[in-house]
Amino acid sequence: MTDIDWGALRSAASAASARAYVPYSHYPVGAAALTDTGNIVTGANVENASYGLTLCAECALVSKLHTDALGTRLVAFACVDAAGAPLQPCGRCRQLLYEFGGDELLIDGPEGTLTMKDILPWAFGPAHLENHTHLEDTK
Ligand SMILES: O=c1ccn([C@H]2C[C@H](O)[C@@H](CO)O2)c(=O)[nH]1
Ligand SMILES: [Zn+2]
Repeated sequence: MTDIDWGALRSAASAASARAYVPYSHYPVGAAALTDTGNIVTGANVENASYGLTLCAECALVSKLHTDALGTRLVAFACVDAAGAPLQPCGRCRQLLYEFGGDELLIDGPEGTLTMKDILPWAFGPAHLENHTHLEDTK
C-alpha cells in the first residue's frame, strides 16, 4: 500500500502524546496506526511508581485496537517523541505490534518507510502456535 497518509498518522501520534502520563521520565511518547478498517488507533505511554510496570504507547494502542473495535489488523504505524520526531519502538513493543501487523506492517522510519520484517526479523508469532502437537495429545 503506497497511499498511506503519514502526516496524518504522525499528527495523531503527536496528539496522543499530549495524553501521556510520564511523571517519572518526563518522556512522552505517542503512537498511531492505520487499521484494516480505515480507522486510526492511538496510544500514549502510562508510567507507574513501580517503574518496570510502565506501559509503552504501543501497549495502549494494541489494547485500544480491540477494546474500541477499531479493526483487527494494523496496516501502518507511526510513533513520535515529544518533538514529533519518529521514535523506534522498543523490543517488547515490536513483538506486541507483530501480533496484529505481521511482517508487512509499514513503519514510519527516520529515512522513509520500513516494514516490521526490517525491524523484527525472523519473528515468533501466531503462526508458530498453529497446527502444533499439544504435549497432552502425545500421551
Ligand atoms: O517504544 C517505546 C519506548 C519507550 N516508551 C516510553 C516508556 C517510558 O515511559 C518512556 C521512557 O522509556 O518512553 C514507549 O512508550 N514506547
Ligand atoms: Zn515499548
